[in-house]
Amino acid sequence: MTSSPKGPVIIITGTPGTGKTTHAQLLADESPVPLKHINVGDLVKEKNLYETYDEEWQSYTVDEDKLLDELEPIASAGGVILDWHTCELFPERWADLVVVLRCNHTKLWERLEKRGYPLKKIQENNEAEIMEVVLDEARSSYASEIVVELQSEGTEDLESNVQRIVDWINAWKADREAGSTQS
Ligand SMILES: Nc1ncnc2c1ncn2[C@@H]1O[C@H](COP(=O)(O)OP(=O)(O)OP(=O)(O)O)[C@@H](O)[C@H]1O
Repeated sequence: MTSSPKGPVIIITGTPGTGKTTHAQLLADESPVPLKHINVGDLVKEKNLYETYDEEWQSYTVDEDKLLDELEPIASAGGVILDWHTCELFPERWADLVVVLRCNHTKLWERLEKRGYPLKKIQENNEAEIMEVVLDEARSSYASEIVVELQSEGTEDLESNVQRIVDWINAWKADREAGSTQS
């Protein structure tokens, strides 16, 4: 009796404003296997998985142990998209695919300005995008073959990115089905 393969764990990361949630929502709709979209930032707020809230930076200091305890059963069950602006906290064993979204810093600035972020938060995030902070973090936290960098400037990027990830999921599924029939 082959166990039904649990779905993949896909991490979608990138500087705030690069399009993680937009991609995650569309991917959850288009995926050929059920994928639960976890917006980690929202989860931290909903479940109080933070130590403090910094008014000036409008950001939460996450309680990493509490967050990992909350996410462990979700990630172990598989079939999930983890949408967060950082990824080094997640154990390497969780991830089947790590998508790092990129956006040119001028466009990113416009997006963050539209959100009404304080100027210094826009500047900090913009600088992080220019310095490729999240990309470096992903590359140093996961095997290079599972880290993919995708541009997220316009809606055509969004559609082609999601299609690429759907193609990856289909290949992932075929691999597992082939593996399970051999066992
Ligand atoms: N590929 C894209 N083409 C056009 N607009 C995009 C694209 N990706 C994101 N956007 C727009 O940029 C804004 C930010 O997108 P989104 O909220 O998905 O970013 P995020 O990375 O999840 O941000 P955060 O980490 O702060 O939650 C939204 O207005 C969204 O519509």
